[in-house]
Formats: sequence, structure tokens, C-alpha cells
Amino acid sequence: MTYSIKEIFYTLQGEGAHAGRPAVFCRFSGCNLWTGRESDRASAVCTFCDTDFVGTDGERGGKFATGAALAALIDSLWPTSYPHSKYVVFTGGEPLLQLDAPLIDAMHAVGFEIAIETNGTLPVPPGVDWICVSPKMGSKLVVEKGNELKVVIPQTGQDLGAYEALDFENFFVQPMDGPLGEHNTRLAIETCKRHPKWKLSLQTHKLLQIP
Ligand SMILES: C[S@@+](CC[C@H](N)C(=O)[O-])C[C@H]1O[C@@H](n2cnc3c(N)ncnc32)[C@H](O)[C@@H]1O
Ligand SMILES: Nc1nc2[nH]cc(C(=O)O)c2c(=O)[nH]1
Ligand code: SF4
Ligand SMILES: [Mg+2]
Repeated sequence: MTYSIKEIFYTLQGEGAHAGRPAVFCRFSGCNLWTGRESDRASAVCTFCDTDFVGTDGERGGKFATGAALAALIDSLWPTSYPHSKYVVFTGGEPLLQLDAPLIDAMHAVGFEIAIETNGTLPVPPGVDWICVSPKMGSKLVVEKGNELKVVIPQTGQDLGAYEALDFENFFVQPMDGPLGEHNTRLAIETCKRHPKWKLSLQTHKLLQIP
């Protein structure tokens, strides 16, 4: 299948359990919970997205005809002098609209551990090494197990307690960025202190002003 990619870049994972870990980010185009057009935001299922995932015009974006071609570009960004600890984060947009077995196999063939950032509405194919699910109110969560659940707060109607029954290794709350970002950070700190199963995830790449 042909993969539509918005952008690919090498940076540090900013969020969650792997914050600080060097990673190549591969951002797929398109999402099933928002078109990505500002004119549709208010009526979307997911209304708070901080990301431009429309089209293929970002850094190293484009259409890739095979998993091997995409894997080769991702691999080319890893330091050649240090061919260990290779880590790719597939995000978007919604990566599970496109991530498939040929791409997973191609990434493993060039020595990468594979992580995804997903909204949890689509099944995860076998072979993904690190699953981060970030559920969205108004959508049906189908991925009920994984390595980290990263809940953006606040979302209207949210019940954090209900998420605690799910089969995840780590439970994070992440403050919703936007006009109320500072307030939401305070809320997230208080939420963790009152419900200590939950840990705070900050978007450290924004604080550090790195991609
Ligand atoms: C842009 S999404 C792409 C991956 C996938 N579609 C998802 O929603 O998980 C990457 C991460 O950013 C989070 N995110 C999106 N907008 C945010 C915002 N305004 N503030 C904080 N986190 C946000 C998402 O919840 C998700 O964990
Ligand atoms: N540094 C960095 N860390 C991230 N963690 C999740 C991201 C995403 O947009 O999925 C992201 C991102 O865009 N940049
Ligand atoms: S599900 Fe993810 S990519 Fe889609 S609009 Fe929401 S935060 Fe953005
Ligand atoms: Mg992001």
C-alpha cells in the first residue's frame, strides 16, 4: 500500500513514559476524528488537536510506495555512528489508518523498536513494541490494553476512574494545551495528587522548543 506521510523528523520523545528518549517521528497524514480543517474543528469528534496532519507537504513528507522505502528514509535519520537503540514513533493524524504488517516488518528489518501514538479507535496490528493510547471523548475506545494510557484532560464527560480498569502498564494525564493550558496543568497536578495511580505527562518538547 502507499503511505501518505506529513513529516518525518529526529528528536526526543516529549511525552509519557519515554520522555527524553531519542526517536524518529513519522507523522502520517489524516485522522478519523477530525478532517484537520479549522472550519471543521468545532463539529469534529476530537476538537483540541494541536497538530497539522493535513497533506504530505511537511519536512521529508510525501507518498511512499512501499514499507521498505519508508523504513529506509526513517533509518537514514538515525546516527550512523550509533546503530543501536533505534526507536521510531508512528503518530499523526491517526497512524492506525495506515500502519500495516509490511511497514512493521520493514522497520524491524532495519533494527527499530516501534512505538505508536493512537487515539485507540482502531485495532493495533501485531508487532508494535510500544502502544500509547490517548482516548477521546465521543469516540469508541477499542484498544483496551497497551503500554501507556495517556489521557488529555479535561474533556467534557470524562471518567478517569473508569479508565483505571483497563490493562495498561502506565497511566498518565496530560494537560490540554491551548488557551487554558496553564490552568489545565494545575488541574493535572491536582488530579495526580488525588489519584496517585496517575502520573503527569508534560509535552516537554514544547517547553524545550524542539520539534
Ligand atoms: C496529535 S496526536 C496523534 C496521535 C493520535 N491521533 C492520538 O490522538 O493519540 C498525539 C498526541 O498528542 C495529544 N494531543 C493532541 N492535542 C493536544 C493538546 N491540545 N494538548 C495536549 N495533548 C494533545 C494526543 O492526545 C496524543 O496523545
Ligand atoms: N518531541 C515530540 N514528542 C512527541 N510525542 C508525541 C508527539 C506527537 O505529536 O504525537 C510528539 C511530537 O510531535 N514531538
Ligand atoms: S485523534 Fe489525534 S490526530 Fe486526530 S484530531 Fe485528535 S489528537 Fe489530532
Ligand atoms: Mg504532538
